[in-house]
Amino acid sequence: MPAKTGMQYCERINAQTVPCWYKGELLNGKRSEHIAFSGLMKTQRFMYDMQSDPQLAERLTYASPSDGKPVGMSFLPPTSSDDLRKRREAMTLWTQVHHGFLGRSPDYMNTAIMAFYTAADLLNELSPQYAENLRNYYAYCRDHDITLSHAFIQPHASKISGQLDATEDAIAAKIVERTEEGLVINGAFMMATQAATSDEIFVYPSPSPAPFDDENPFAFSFAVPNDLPGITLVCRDTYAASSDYNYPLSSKYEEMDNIVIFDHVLVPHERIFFAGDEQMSSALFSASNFHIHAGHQVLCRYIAKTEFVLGTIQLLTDTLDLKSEAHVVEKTARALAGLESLKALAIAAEAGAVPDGRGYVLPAPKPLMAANLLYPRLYPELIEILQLLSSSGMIMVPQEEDFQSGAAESLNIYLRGTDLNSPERNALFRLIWELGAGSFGGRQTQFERFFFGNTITVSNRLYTASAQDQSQRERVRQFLARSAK
Ligand SMILES: Cc1cc2nc3c(=O)[nH]c(=O)nc-3n(C[C@H](O)[C@H](O)[C@H](O)COP(=O)(O)OP(=O)(O)OC[C@H]3O[C@@H](n4cnc5c(N)ncnc54)[C@H](O)[C@@H]3O)c2cc1C
Repeated sequence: MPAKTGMQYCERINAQTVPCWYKGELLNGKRSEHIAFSGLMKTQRFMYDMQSDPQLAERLTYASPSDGKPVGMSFLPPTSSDDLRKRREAMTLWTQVHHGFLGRSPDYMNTAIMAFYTAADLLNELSPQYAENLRNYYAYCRDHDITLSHAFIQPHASKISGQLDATEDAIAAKIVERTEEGLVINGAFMMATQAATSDEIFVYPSPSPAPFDDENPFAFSFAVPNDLPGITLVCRDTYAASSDYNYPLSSKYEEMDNIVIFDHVLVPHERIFFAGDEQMSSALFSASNFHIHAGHQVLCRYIAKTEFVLGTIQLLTDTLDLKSEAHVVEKTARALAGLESLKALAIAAEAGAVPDGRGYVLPAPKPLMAANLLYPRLYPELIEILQLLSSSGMIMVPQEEDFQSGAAESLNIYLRGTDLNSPERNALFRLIWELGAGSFGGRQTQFERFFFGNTITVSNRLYTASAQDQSQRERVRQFLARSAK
């Protein structure tokens, strides 16, 4: 099957049988009709349909090496700078639909599984079967346009229990049995965004050390369909609502996060990429260049999101007639500088592309790592600009219904903007409220702060990548040597 349509995407998710808890009840019925998922699924349905739009198909798909049928461009393993450009253009087309608010837009995980595929050879060290499994799984995802979520992070209590508790009830997910059919996994994962709106889940925990075992039961990676027996999802409260006017963002882009519980789940051998080897866990992660390939997709998203928030700041200052205020100029320029920096980093990443040593091409790592370090600070700063400029306006935001009520006449007089009528100005302020004060916006800020790891982890990537570089030290050494003469 080639790149799927929006209808096929919805049909597959609606057919799932995985138990999924929401507000104390097990969901039944079509997920595409449930308020917690319907807006997002409609958005992704549109995105998948773009793949077969004659105007866009050439930019969003390429011919599968298995049968020549069109498959999603974000599955393409780049072997040239031109491939990186094609990937960026396709990913950017999808960002024009979600404006960077989908952290798990399907191209993110398409890119992730592509990245791991590029390093599949490494698994031969443990078993050629593992390498074959990973290659086959990548081809399966590409040729069936599988929508994936991922679970890397374990519940916080597992950080202690994983190290101390060798028994089966350790909180960190672990291998509890090896059978002829596969591995039995027990435990939970803290967070899988969009698990309930994906076909399958890719699991790759950062393993707790297991100093007393020959084989580390916490070290493994696999991918399984969501509705394998023993898997259960638990949702948080939804931030979505149906009214597009009242909730312009969450009505379209609310990505549900799930706790994923594995209760003695039998993972078939052919879906296991490695097991038991702690060193392979970090070696494959690093050889795959996951953070770099994914970072390329993420930077496209950062740019789209910054453009959207900047546009919101500009419309706000227009309608408040604040354009020439000195503090507005300073704040807007800060947002503009942020956007230009991100765009420059994207150009630098592609211009500085390097071979990965395995026959593929990698965007230059350091500009992408720099973007990952800058954005967790830049995004909250952009949101703070909106909060500071909109002040009480972002709080006093009547709903659509009020403009059809007896209060409409007054609202039409008193809520006018400089260049917008009252319902238009109120729509803008409701958008600002969702970004800066609502629960949807709160999650977005937290997402940007943490999704690629905490600040220390993210800093460490750039620091380590630069550790061997002596050029700046050498410049200062030469300067000091000349000064001493
Ligand atoms: C909205 C959202 C969606 C997410 N979606 C997914 C998903 O789909 N799949 C997935 O696998 N994960 C997901 N995550 C998890 C994300 O990857 C983690 O939040 C991130 O890796 C940080 O891990 P943590 O939450 O365990 O926090 P920690 O890393 O434990 O950080 C918590 C605090 O401890 C501090 N800290 C941590 N280590 C150190 C140290 N060595 N020294 C000093 N201080 C330290 C940090 O600075 C921070 O203040 C999501 C997170 C969010 C917020």
